[in-house]
Amino acid sequence: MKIVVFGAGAWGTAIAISAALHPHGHAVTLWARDAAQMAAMQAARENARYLAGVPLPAALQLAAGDPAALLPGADLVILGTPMAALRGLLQRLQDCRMPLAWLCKGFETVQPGAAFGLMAHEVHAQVAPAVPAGALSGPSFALEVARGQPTALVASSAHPAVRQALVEALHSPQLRVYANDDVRGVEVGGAVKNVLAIATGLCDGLQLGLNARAALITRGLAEMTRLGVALGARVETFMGLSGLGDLVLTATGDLSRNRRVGLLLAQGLDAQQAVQSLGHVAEGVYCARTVLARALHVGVEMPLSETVVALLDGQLHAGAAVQRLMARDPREE
Ligand SMILES: NC(=O)c1ccc[n+]([C@@H]2O[C@H](COP(=O)([O-])OP(=O)(O)OC[C@H]3O[C@@H](n4cnc5c(N)ncnc54)[C@H](O)[C@@H]3O)[C@@H](O)[C@H]2O)c1
Ligand SMILES: O=P(O)(O)OC[C@H](O)CO
Repeated sequence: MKIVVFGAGAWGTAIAISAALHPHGHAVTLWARDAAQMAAMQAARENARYLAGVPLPAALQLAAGDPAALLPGADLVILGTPMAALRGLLQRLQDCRMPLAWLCKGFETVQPGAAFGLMAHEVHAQVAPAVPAGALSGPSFALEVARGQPTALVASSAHPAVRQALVEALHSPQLRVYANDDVRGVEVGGAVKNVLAIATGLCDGLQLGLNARAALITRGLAEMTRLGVALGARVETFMGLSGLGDLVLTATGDLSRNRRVGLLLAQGLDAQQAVQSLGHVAEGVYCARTVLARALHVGVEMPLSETVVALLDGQLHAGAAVQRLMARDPREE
């Protein structure tokens, strides 16, 4: 297959490496918006800024410039940029008629005139509905995928051809790719787990213990599922890789940027300082407010996400956030 990956951050680069090393011998091109970054990667054959220490396979092509120029002849297009860049990139690629998948996990911030922020598939329906598209998600730290460590992903789309293209492109002895058609469920899971990982990072940073962390993960899964079902997703999706699987990974794995934000908040940094010290995107910080607004819109209670928003907005300090959660009224599980 001929595969083009747009976005040369950690995850776009890891997926491009994985596809380039695939036993079927795909022809893979990785694109970055920054020509200087691409030139540096070309010279070093490494993405030193986002994925240091992992060599780029010799067969992986690097490109910059007009993204639409890379479309002719492609069999699969993968968008590896953060959520904030999705709308702009889809607009530039709206003539694409081959399968396309985004890797971003989040909700878009509210656009001017809109009542609430959108999920990726809703942005796609607005700006590029003729492009057959979907999401690639699941529990996956870029560094582990780039190193070829075993990982399982979910290829989610309403279009069988998109699911099939992702499986053909990426399923390998190192990477299992499961097909799924509940895009809403997959995208709610991918966005909300980032918000919850901030909460578990905080909990661990404050050394509240393993009981507290297990409680946060379990109650977090319940609130993620409530929101998803209210938005039209299937309950069982939240028990799978893109729900429980990604929540457990991100909430407990120290490679998670969102979890690290929580750890930094526990040290007394504010949200802006925490994000600056990371140097990578932490989608939970950007989408927590949107997730909460969307939940309010459909009448779903999300006390953990609400507490994370109050923390990020500086309305609560770390200790008070814990007290607020413990002070909730008793209820049925
Ligand atoms: N890193 C991971 O382990 C991982 C795993 C699964 C999913 N994701 C998701 O993938 C998405 C990207 O994450 P990442 O880890 O690669 O981020 P990153 O911080 O490593 O890199 C972000 C990349 O996007 C580029 N970018 C930013 N705005 C852009 C724009 N407007 N147009 C084009 N490029 C732009 C940056 O230059 C950079 O190359 C996020 O939504 C993240 O949640 C990441
Ligand atoms: O580093 P994070 O917190 O963005 O998480 C990365 C992936 O989404 C884990 O599946």
